[in-house]
Amino acid sequence: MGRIVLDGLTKQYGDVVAVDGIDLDIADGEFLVLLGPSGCGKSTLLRLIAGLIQPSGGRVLLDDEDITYAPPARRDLAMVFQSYALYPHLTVARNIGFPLRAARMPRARIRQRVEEVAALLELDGLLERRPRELSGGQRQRVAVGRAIIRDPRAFLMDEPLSNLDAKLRQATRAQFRTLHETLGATVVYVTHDQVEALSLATRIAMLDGGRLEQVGTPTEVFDEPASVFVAGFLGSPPMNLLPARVEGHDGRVRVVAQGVEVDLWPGEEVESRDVILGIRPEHLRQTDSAGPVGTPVLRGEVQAVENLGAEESAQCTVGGAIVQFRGARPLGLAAGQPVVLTTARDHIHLFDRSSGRRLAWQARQKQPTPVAPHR
Ligand SMILES: Nc1ncnc2c1ncn2[C@@H]1O[C@H](COP(=O)(O)OP(=O)(O)OP(=O)(O)O)[C@@H](O)[C@H]1O
Repeated sequence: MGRIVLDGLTKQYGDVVAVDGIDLDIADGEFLVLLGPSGCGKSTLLRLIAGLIQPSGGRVLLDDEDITYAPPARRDLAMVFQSYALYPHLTVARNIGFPLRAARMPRARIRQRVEEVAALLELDGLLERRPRELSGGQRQRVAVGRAIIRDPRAFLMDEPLSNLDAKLRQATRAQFRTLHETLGATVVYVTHDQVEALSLATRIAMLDGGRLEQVGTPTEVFDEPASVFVAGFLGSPPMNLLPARVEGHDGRVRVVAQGVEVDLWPGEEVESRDVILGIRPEHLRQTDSAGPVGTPVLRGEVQAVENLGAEESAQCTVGGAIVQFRGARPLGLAAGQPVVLTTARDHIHLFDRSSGRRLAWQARQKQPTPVAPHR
């Protein structure tokens, strides 16, 4: 078992609230990724769970046992660091077997466990080498092996791939995924890399300023971002976010801004409100006409076109805002050219301008209403 419950967990450093009243229930076997920009509190939160620092308030429960003030060694959690933290003078076998030697397990049994773990991580041929004789990826696997061999209730990983080059990152990511499926263990994983988060997580917890912005599956967080912050963090390039207004006139409720007209539904009965209109760059396409009633339209001018290999990305101005538009190469656009863009109504996101929170509108077809925040 390895269920971890965080209850109002808080960590303050003087005036800085690094972790601000986090409530989170991490189920046994979950791969939970803590995602957010630098300084949002990810590492502090992980270190609180590990017991490397003590909270200013709140509790940490492991399988219903309060471990808030238990020393790290008593928590039955294994931590994997970005820096690997291997013993340079010990062989791979002795590095992996270290926790079992510390626990005074019989030598033959340690050897057997080391061999099992090494086979799982494809390190079998490297057991007599020292860390300096290994590649970065192999060193990281040794660090993971040393964590696995303890058979802990959960793994805590702090940016474990960030010292690897892009190709190795991708390969190691795939190995981590397989490993999680094989072991079925709980993993809490810190990263600021959205690709890692989207590809590895069973759930993503998005942090901003020490608070949880959204917790959900990768699909939920990407397809229905709970706030402007989440929408602007995920995606490459991230979601276009344009200041606009919801208004009803001429028998239609629309989202309008300079150069923008997006039909929501027939009728005029709506309370006008300031919103942020969100559309992902990959959901825009060119059109040469306004199309049938209800087709969203963004009229602008191309500023620059960037070659991305298989695709191109065009930066356009729409009213006073910048809109990124991505599609298969060639887009057939050049700087200075007028452009009309459209999207499917399903791809329209609305956020309240003052709170930044998502507004639900598709399901209700009436007043856009705020989506309840995480807590
Ligand atoms: N020991 C400390 N003393 C004072 N402030 C700290 C300390 N550790 C962290 N902080 C502050 O707490 C906040 C959260 O830091 P934390 O390292 O958890 O962020 P992070 O999301 O892991 O960032 P990064 O991705 O850059 O590692 C930051 O404002 C940081 O400056």
